[in-house]
Amino acid sequence: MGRTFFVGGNWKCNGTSEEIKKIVSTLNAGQMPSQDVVEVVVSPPFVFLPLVKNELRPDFHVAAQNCWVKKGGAFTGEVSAEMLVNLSIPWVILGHSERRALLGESNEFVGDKVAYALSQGLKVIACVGETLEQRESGSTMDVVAAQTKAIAERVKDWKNVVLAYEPVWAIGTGKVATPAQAQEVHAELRKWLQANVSAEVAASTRIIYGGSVSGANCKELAGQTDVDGFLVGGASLKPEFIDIIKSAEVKKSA
Ligand SMILES: O=C(CO)COP(=O)(O)O
Repeated sequence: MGRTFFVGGNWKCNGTSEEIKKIVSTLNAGQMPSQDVVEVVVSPPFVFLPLVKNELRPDFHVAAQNCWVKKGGAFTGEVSAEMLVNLSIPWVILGHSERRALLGESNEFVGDKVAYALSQGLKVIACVGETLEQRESGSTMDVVAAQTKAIAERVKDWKNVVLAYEPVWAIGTGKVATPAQAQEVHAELRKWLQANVSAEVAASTRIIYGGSVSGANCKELAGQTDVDGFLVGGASLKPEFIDIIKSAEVKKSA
């Protein structure tokens, strides 16, 4: 089953409106592979979503970086899935490790968020990944399986889910996972989906890698069988994001 290469740009809590406009115009001018080769989604902070949605080329899509766990209402400071749908924002990133670690989002809470967002018609980039301590103690697979299980227990239809494997030790550190390390976890995650969800979901779900992806390391990572794309942080704010998008060509010619 074909898994279209997926490249997400997570802009995190960065940018002024001037800087955001500049990034968008760089992307708009980029020569990119067609949509059947690569799906591109960029994720600005909430306040810039309308601006980016209006100015970004139509073959690229936008994602929010979070949304509330259930229907909106008296939840000060939150943004609901319904609001994103109302603004025609198609995607949302959920369970990013920065939110898990800094804001205390548990596996269950992330699972609930994924289920609610999907129920409202959003597509979800769901993030999993182990810390350095967990990797060094040999519990990487247990950690990412438990994170994925909390999602799988709440989600029936995986059609609108992209799973992002983002080892915490590789995020913003310049310490990218080796292609072999990424491939190993991606293959294990696919096996987990096969055993615990279905063979069909395992074959069709995109598992993307995030953590210090750059223009320099993307091609080798993209060449791995079970790496179906990237979730890019720092480099997605720079023109090299275009080179990362182009690494989808590696897959096409594989
Ligand atoms: O957290 C990430 C994407 O969600 C990765 O961030 P960096 O690419 O800056 O390491």
